[in-house]
Amino acid sequence: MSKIIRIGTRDSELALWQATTVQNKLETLGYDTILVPTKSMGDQVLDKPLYELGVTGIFTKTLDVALLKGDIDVAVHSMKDVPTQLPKGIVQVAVLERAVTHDILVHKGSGFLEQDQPATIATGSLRRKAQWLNKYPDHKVVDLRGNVNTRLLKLIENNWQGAIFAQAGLERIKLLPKDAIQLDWMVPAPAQGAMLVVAKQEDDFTQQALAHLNHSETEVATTIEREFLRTLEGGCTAPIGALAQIKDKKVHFKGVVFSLDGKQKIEIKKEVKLSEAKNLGKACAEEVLKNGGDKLMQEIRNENSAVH
Ligand SMILES: NCc1[nH]cc(CCC(=O)O)c1CC(=O)O
Repeated sequence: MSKIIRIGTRDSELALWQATTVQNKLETLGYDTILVPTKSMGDQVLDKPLYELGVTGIFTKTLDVALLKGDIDVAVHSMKDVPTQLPKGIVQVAVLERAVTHDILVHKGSGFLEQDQPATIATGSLRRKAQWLNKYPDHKVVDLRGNVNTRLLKLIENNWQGAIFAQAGLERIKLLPKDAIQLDWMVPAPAQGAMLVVAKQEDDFTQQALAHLNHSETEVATTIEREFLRTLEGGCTAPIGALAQIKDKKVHFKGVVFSLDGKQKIEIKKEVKLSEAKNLGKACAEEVLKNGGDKLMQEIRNENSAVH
């Protein structure tokens, strides 16, 4: 094993934790590795909401370029940040075993939830905003950008009641407050809590090395969720959630699309045998499109392009 595997990653604390996890697993298998941290465009432009930047893959593009130029051998990503269509020449080589999938509310006292008082909640995610407003129509949702550490700091500095995070991210960097509230009613982003490793298509050595890290149940579940997203989205960012859970050789799937204001919601739930789950994501998305999702996605596209 003469080749050193160069592991590309963003330089946020969460990204570094994830890349180090991949590095440790490879080292345990006997591979030589080195970490190559890089700043992504998504980390540099912090003064605009993500969806206003008008491009998908803002967190992954810098690493894609480094990969294709030959500066790194693999890139480690939070899988939910990776566009469903990988760039030409880049392939998925491992999905690591998933952590907890759900979102949580970090707050400064949760009394406002029970008393149904007006409140301001921060999130940069269209999916979280729409679901929050669907459940709490009288609340205000404000935009919140930056890596996890930055967002926690902004919550402390601002006069908001709470902010929404993925539990997996806060756990990984050991910043999960004890009193954070699990939002088990909120459908997570497709592939939330999973890490994805990509490499160059022609790099057999690296692909073989990384294949050892793949967790097949997580791969199956995230593939279904991302197929659901890919079939619905048509290249735009929209409030879409999806979760596939595997239990007793069955896949339990839940997918949902909301209008941007959270008022409309089209949901699908399905349970199929694992052996029959191959096209589940696509089939569920097609059913959603038929049940009014088509019109809803068109409305979202129009509203998004009005912002740009
Ligand atoms: N969009 C940022 C992002 N990408 C992955 C995670 C956390 C880890 C994960 O969900 O896999 C986060 C932070 C968050 O959503 O709070």
